[in-house]
Amino acid sequence: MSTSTLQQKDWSQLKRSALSAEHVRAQLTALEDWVLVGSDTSPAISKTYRFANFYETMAFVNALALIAHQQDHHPDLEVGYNRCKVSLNTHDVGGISETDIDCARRIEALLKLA
Ligand SMILES: C[C@H](O)[C@H](O)[C@H]1CNC2=NC(N)=NC(=O)C2=N1
Repeated sequence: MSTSTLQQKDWSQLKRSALSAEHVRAQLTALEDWVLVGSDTSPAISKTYRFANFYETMAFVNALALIAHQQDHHPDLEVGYNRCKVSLNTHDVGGISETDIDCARRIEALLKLA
C-alpha cells in the first residue's frame, strides 16, 4: 500500500519491536492518565477521556480518526455518551511499540490545541 496526502505512515513493510514494561512505564510518566493495562502477553496502553456531552465525545472520536489514518495505527475505542476509552497496542509485536507511545502523544497534543 502506498501513502497519500492523508496517510503519512504505512507499517505493512516495516519492522517494529516490543518495548519492555519498564520502558513503557517510563514513557507514560509524561502522558497524563495513560496507563499500562492487560497482561504480559496482551498489554495495551489506555486512557479514558471525559467530555461534556455526546457531541464533544464524537468530535474527539472524529479528530482521532484522522490521527489513526495518518499514522496507520488504529486504537480500540469504547465510546459512551460523555467518555471515550482509548486503548493502543501493536499487533505485529504482540505488545507496545514506539508507535503506540507516539500515537498517545499525538492524541494528547490534539486536545492541547483546543
Ligand atoms: C499493515 C497495517 O497497516 C498494520 O497491521 C497496522 C494497522 N493498524 C494497527 N493498529 C493498531 N492499533 N495496531 C497495529 O498493530 C496496527 N497495525
